[in-house]
This record gives sequence, C-alpha cells and structure tokens, in this order.
Amino acid sequence: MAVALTEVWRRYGDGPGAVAALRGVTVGLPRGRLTCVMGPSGSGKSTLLQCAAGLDRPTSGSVRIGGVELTARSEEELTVLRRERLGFVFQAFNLVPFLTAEQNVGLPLKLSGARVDRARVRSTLASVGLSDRAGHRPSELSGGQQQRVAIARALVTTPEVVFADEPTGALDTGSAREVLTLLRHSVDTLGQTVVMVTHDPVAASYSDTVLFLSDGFIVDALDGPTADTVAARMTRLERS
Ligand SMILES: Nc1ncnc2c1ncn2[C@@H]1O[C@H](COP(=O)(O)OP(=O)(O)OP(=O)(O)O)[C@@H](O)[C@H]1O
Repeated sequence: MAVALTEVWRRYGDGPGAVAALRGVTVGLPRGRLTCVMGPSGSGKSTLLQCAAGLDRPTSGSVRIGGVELTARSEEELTVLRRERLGFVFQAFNLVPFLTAEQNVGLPLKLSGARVDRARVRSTLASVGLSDRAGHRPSELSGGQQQRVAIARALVTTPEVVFADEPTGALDTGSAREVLTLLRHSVDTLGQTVVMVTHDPVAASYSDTVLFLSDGFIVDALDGPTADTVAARMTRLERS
C-alpha cells in the first residue's frame, strides 16, 4: 500500500460542540492506482486527504506512507516528507503568481536544494502539453492551463503519492476532462499513485476505485466506477 490509515480519528474541539470528522477510518490506498474519495458535504473527505498527506494530524490512529509512520514525526520532518515524497494539486491551483510556468514547475526541486534540472522541468511541462507556455505567468494562462502547470509541479519530483483536492472544481467541462486525463495518464504510464477528492461523478469515473465517506466513516467502495454507478451510490448516501 502507498498509504495506510489505521483507526484514524479526527475530532475538532471538545465538549458539546465537538465534531468527529473521521471516526476510526481504516483503509489502504494501493500503489499505481487512482483512488477517489467521495461523500456528502461535511462527510470528512478533505479531513481524510489532509490526514493521509501529513497536512493535518489525526487525534488518534496511524497514518503510514511507504511504511513511514507520519503521526510520530515533528512538523519539520513532515514538511520535508511532504516536499520530497508527495505532490499536491488543489482546486485553486496555488501557483506562485510572479513566477513563470517553468519556474513554478521547477520550484519543488529548488526548495529541496537540488540543482534544478531544466531538461526535466521542460519535459514535465511538455508532458502536460504546455511547452509553448513555459515563459507565461499564471495570470497569462487559462484555468485549465494553470491546473496543468500545477500537475506538472506535482509530478516533477516523481512523488510516491499525488494528493488532489477537487482538482477540477474550478474548471469548465473541457478543461476538467483534460486535467483528469492527465492524472489518469500519470497512473497508467508512470505508475503514479493518485488520491483525489471530488464531488463530481464524472471525475470519479476516471479512478480505479471510489471510496464513499458518510459522517466520518468509509461506508462503501466501488471498483471500476462509471459516472452512473457513482451518481446512483451518491444519491442513496445523500438520502440516508
Ligand atoms: N477546522 C475545523 N474546525 C472545526 N470543524 C471542522 C474543521 N474542519 C472540518 N470540520 C468539520 O468536520 C467535518 C468534516 O469536514 P470536511 O471538510 O472534512 O468535509 P468534506 O466532506 O470535505 O466537506 P465538503 O464536501 O463540504 O468540502 C464537518 O462537519 C466540518 O464542519
């Protein structure tokens, strides 16, 4: 397993106003697969992703990435682990506005102190179809192009896992399809491991497995999902 969560609880606050966003989640996210996390609003999807990626700490339980127990690590160790071993794609792209596309993609290499291998940066940018936009700043790119730069930035370090939180949430249908195709392609051709949170059954249909969360529990999993089977399962969850 690329990521293993065991009995993960995440509570916010205490006393009568306390919320348990995750209630004893145990799940393995397999290597070389695209796993999607779905569930009604407030079911704990973002909390699950953040705990799995070492961005948030569970109240109790264990999170392992490639055999490394995250909960025992200091903040500094987690920062280094995230930078060196994980990639992130967010709904809002999160590119650095004053850097060009090429500089944004090279940033994780620069931050880790490695020599920035320009050929690698350029080939990663080419792999997302943006060779001709290398010198453009984010404000000069469409939303879909910005997200493709963010994917290149996530992939350039060949991370063990890419975590994507609503990566198509701010995109039109056509750009969303391009972004999903790229994530799928990274799994199929590079053996990349991707974990994606989404609200969209069409986005979920690009994954190998969909995990369904409800009220802090994983209540179901669907292999080989289609948009229709995912939408039907979501409708049942939202009614229950
Ligand atoms: N920092 C916080 N403080 C208090 N409660 C929080 C905090 N973050 C999340 N929660 C609560 O935890 C629960 C799960 O939130 P989470 O954001 O993980 O859900 P989600 O499934 O990602 O929701 P959405 O689809 O609306 O983004 C919700 O009840 C939310 O209100």
